[in-house]
Amino acid sequence: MKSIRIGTRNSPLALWQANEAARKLKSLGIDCQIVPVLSSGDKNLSQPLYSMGITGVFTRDLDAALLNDEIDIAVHSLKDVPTILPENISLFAFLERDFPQDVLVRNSKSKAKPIENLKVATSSLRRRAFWLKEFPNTEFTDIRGNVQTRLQKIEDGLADATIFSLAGLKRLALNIDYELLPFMLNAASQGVITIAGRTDNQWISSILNQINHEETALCVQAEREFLQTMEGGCTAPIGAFAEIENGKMRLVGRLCSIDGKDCVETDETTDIQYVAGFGSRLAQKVLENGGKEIMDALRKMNVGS
Ligand SMILES: NCc1[nH]cc(CCC(=O)O)c1CC(=O)O
Repeated sequence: MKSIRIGTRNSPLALWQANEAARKLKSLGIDCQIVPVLSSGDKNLSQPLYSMGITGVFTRDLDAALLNDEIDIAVHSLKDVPTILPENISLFAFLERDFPQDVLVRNSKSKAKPIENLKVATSSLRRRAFWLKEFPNTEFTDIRGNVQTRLQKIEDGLADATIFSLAGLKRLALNIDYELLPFMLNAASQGVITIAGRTDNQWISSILNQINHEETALCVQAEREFLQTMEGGCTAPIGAFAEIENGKMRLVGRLCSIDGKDCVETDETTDIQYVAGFGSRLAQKVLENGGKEIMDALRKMNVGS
């Protein structure tokens, strides 16, 4: 049987995730190889990306490589995958979620500072708004780059602390101190690795089906439904977390204004046989209970979109 070409971005986190997918495939006796994919500037496509319906900044190069038949599958952090996929791209597998949480990492000088006095480096609207809900007087600064770069930047004094996805930290096996933040709510799909393929590729679809984690798939379906119904194409401070226990799914969703002053939250449980539509139903409730005004204000500020 032919070997599966696994496309991935080139960062240490992306490569770890691609290797995790490779380990799963190898355990089925399937041969595979990792193919780091260059950025879109380097590619020769017959059609421009936008005409192929490709949007996500983190995923578009891999979408293009899939459609160009340079790779057979693409491994992504699901959190970075837009809720609307390009034509002929499908998410065929979701790996079991390990850590959905956000965590705080301080630089060595700020270990003893009261949490409400920390200057925090994060460019995430969600992390800023949810943090402000708890600690309204916090000062923030933007930060970009991979995990190692960000750690260096706070150590160099850019800010006292920064916020990471725990899943990302664990995958990189960095031995650093972190604090869980129980007042934060994760982004939809945080901590979940997904594997995409071409929708018309049955060979790949049937293989990936064997490594799909059913419960995780159901949870992220609800979280992404919630996100999609809330946003309608605009980037907003939205969190969503679903979990399954004893045949029931609990979904917690939250929308906040940019300053964290206005938040609408929902928290409901349903039997898993009724999961289809659950996420959008809860999002609809949030919109009807003050969420619509928050979203309108966000759109006026031109956030995201
Ligand atoms: N947008 C960045 C991003 N996308 C996925 C991860 C980590 C893995 C995950 O949370 O699924 C991160 C880093 C972070 O948020 O700290």
